[in-house]
Amino acid sequence: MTVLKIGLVATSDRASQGIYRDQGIPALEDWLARALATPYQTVTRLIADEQPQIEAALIELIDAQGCHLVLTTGGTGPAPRDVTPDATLAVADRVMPGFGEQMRQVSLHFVPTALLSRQIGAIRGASLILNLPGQPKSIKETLEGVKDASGVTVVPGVFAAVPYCLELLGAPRVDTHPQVVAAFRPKSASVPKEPLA
Ligand SMILES: Nc1ncnc2c1ncn2[C@@H]1O[C@H](COP(=O)(O)OP(=O)(O)OP(=O)(O)O)[C@@H](O)[C@H]1O
Ligand SMILES: Nc1nc2c(c(=O)[nH]1)N[C@H]1C(S)=C(S)[C@@H](COP(=O)(O)O)O[C@H]1N2
Repeated sequence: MTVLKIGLVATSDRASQGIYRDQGIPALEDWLARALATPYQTVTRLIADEQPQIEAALIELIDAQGCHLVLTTGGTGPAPRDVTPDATLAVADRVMPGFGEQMRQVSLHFVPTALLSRQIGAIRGASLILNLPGQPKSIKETLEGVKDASGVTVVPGVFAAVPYCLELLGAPRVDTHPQVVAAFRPKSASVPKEPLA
């Protein structure tokens, strides 16, 4: 049985030079451990904000390592060295605009500067790439969404749509813990397809 493989990429000049400790990959690992109910493996990369290096990492994770999903963190803003969305676009076959739109929508509930993120979702081959902002707290915020004081989801995070998206791309089935994030699948998705007469 194929196990879901997830690439985790932190792009940070200072963390990659050891000026501060990388918190991006640990935050991604922690969130996935809380959210996913089905088995998965991760492959991690910590790199500088250099477009050729980011492109090479994305290509390697998808084409050589076989990652079904790649989550990046960092480098999505307007500063000259923020180039993660540009690297993602350069290696992508198709853009999935809804992911960027929804992440900015969710993030506006946390920070007014949410609209400064150029984060995108894109497909390379049969793999999904999602850019998350660099602030480690934004990983939970964008993936999980906005909840009220009693834990009820008010604005869904983008991960609610990831399992069905991955399924449409031919990846293994992903189940989530609904108290963290409830994966949504259209009812028609669970109806077995009738063979054509
Ligand atoms: N991998 C990381 N680990 C810990 N904190 C991070 C990381 N990446 C980003 N941050 C924090 O989030 C902020 C915004 O992230 P952004 O990607 O814009 O980084 P930056 O300001 O260009 O700096 P750098 O690339 O040196 O991390 C950073 O200034 C830093 O405080
Ligand atoms: N959920 C969430 N989204 C967020 C933020 C945040 O703290 N939480 N920070 C914003 C800020 S301040 C910036 S500049 C942009 C780009 O951030 P990046 O360059 O760290 O990727 O993301 C925005 N999106």
